[in-house]
Amino acid sequence: MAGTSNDNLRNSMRNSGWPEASPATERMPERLTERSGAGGHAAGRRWPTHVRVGAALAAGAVPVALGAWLAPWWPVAWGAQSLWPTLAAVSAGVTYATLRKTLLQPLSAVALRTGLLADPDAASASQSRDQVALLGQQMSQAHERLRMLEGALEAGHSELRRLAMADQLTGLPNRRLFGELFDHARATALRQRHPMALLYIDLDHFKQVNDTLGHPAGDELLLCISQRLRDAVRESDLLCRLGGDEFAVLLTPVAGVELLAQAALRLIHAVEVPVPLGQQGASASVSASVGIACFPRDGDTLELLLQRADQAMYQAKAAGRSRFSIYRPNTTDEDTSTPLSGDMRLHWQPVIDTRTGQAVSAEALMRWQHPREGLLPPARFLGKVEAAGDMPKLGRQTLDEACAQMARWKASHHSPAQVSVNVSASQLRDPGWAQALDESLRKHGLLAGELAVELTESSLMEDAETVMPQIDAMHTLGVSLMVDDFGTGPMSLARLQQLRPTRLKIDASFVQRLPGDPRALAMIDGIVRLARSLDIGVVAEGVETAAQRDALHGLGCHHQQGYLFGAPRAPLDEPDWPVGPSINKASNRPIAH
Ligand SMILES: Nc1nc2c(ncn2[C@@H]2O[C@H](COP(=O)(O)OP(=O)(O)OP(=O)(O)O)[C@@H](O)[C@H]2O)c(=O)[nH]1
Repeated sequence: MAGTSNDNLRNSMRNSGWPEASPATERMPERLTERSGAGGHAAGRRWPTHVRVGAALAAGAVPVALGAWLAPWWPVAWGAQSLWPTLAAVSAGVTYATLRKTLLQPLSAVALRTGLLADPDAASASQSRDQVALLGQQMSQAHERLRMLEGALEAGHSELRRLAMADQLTGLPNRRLFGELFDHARATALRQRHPMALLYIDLDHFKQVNDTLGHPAGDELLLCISQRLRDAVRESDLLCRLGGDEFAVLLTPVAGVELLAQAALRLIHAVEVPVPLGQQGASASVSASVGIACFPRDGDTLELLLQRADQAMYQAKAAGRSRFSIYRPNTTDEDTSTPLSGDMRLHWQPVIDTRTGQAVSAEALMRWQHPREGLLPPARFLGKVEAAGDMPKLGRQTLDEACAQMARWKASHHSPAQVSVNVSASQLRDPGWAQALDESLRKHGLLAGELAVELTESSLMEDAETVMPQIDAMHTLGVSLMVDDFGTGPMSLARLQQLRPTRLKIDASFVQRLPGDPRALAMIDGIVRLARSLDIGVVAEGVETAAQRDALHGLGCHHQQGYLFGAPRAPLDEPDWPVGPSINKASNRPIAH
């Protein structure tokens, strides 16, 4: 009988969903039922087992639990016997109060409830047991419901958190989550000592999409572009929508500026593919401008990096959009140094004939070794030189150094067929410019055909009365004329004919869209055909991938320049690019003297 009561109690505890009993609680009912022998017959009446168990718990658990609770104190108490009664009394009081609240009251409630259920006059013992089991089941169900409610609450909570952290339209992390993710990435970058790059992406003229096709179409386009951006970055990179038509990518880690440029171009190309909209076969195209700031060089916090990448993005927009720009700190106003008082040097970048793999010419690019900021490209200092009116002087200095380098290469039999120098509109305003050209060629013993001058479309369109006589003088000397950044300026075909350039340099912004953009392909195809019909050579600049090279080659543009073939670099006595036949020979044009 005692065994059955114990089993019932254990079963109902188990059924109730309470934790499996510990050895101590397992033992407790046995002790309790032993003691319940007298108590169970109180008032000459034998109570049902569960009532006796409840009462026994109330009566008998106290000394047992008290003994267990006080066990650790015995040695201390024996050591100070005079304190023992006080200690025991206090301990007993505390223990009883605790047990009463946590164990006895709930158990008494169960006992009372089971007692009521098991009316001894009406129900048999087995009915009582069934009712106890039912009560246990109900408690278990209530417990299960509570657990489900807790689960639902937790799920709701995390959904709320996700919604607060995600962009509603695209599901991408929003700026807030991006901030948290950035903190983790930053900690890893510092620990592993690797740099990161933040790319700020802003769609170009996105407002027009909303204005012409409607806001829902704009949303559809944003959603599609967000997916493309996600596909264009690695798993380890972080992408977020900053808001509106602005996104940010954190590239981590970044292995060099070339890979950084490739990543930026991949994102730009991903945006440019036309987006199908709606059911009617309509589509829309947008481009993106990207600004880049690097961690830790340009900033240590997300705010600073975003601010600087944003600045760079505006530079990309100002330079014609659909391109990327890397943040460069501005020189401070107090900085009074100029390139003429500093160290000016030339770096060289080859133009390759893709049919032979050999360099046919090399372009001289100015670099200024700034006393504090290191080696700076022309965009960082030419404005200052122009403002100071020093451009003619710097131009002559550059021209002379380019001719000197070509002479050195010729002497060591490692020269390309031609070198080119960039000339600005203000240099053309220098009345002594054509004479300076002639003097440099003579001084270094060069043939006129070994030198080319690169002028942008916009410089050539300035003030025809000043420009044309200089160009004519140059032609008379036999120096080649190249039109730089062709396709981006205002030059008319009439002016093109008048200028009689030797070559057109197709602007990098067209090349960067290859091979995926059919409009860029069509544009380059048109330029190549036009140039060929006018007997003008063509060079593509900004070639960075093999796919771009092959697409250009397929269009008949074989002279190419870009990081794929070599970055601008300081001159070597024996350049490591393979030197081939004369560019004029390759394009079947005689060298003029
Ligand atoms: N469809 C849609 N449009 C949005 C959303 N959020 C912002 N815009 C619009 O996006 C446009 C962003 O325009 P801007 O970046 O200022 O200008 P833009 O036309 O892209 O011009 P540039 O950035 O100078 O090239 C604004 O017209 C906003 O109203 C959006 O969630 N959905």
